Amino acid sequence: YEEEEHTLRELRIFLRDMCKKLANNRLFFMFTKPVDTEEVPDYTNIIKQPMDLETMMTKVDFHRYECARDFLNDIELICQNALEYNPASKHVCFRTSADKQIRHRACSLRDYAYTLIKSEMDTDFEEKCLSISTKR
Ligand SMILES: Cc1noc(C)c1-c1cc(NS(=O)(=O)c2ccccc2)cc(C(=O)O)c1
Repeated sequence: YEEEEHTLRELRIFLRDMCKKLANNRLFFMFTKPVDTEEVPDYTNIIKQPMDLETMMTKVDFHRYECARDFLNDIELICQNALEYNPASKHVCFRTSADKQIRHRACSLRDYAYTLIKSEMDTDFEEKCLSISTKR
């Protein structure tokens, strides 16, 4: 059991480092905080499960992630929300403006997070986390 706690502690240290790396990349600035409903009043009408990197950092501290897959699911949520709220289908004038840029950045965030985790995490470490996660 002590061994499991040690593994989850290592995972939290790793995921905090991932959060920091993503949040420090100025490309992803608009994903670092919850979307401000003052700035974007209709946001919560469209997006039912908001997510951002600061919230993810808090979730790490609250032991809400037991494996990298759960962490990547929230990255995926940030990306899907941005694509959903800023769709390509909006009136033609938005196609070339901030909407297009945020869609590109959302996709870069997802690809960058997957690549970073794949390159920095041992597969057997993730398997250990998954086995703990499924047992609990
Ligand atoms: C994210 C997001 N999803 O839909 C939209 C639309 C955005 C989004 C929201 C904001 N303004 S904000 O006050 O909610 C904010 C500022 C700084 C960090 C996080 C949020 C700015 C931008 C932008 O492109 O600069 C984009």
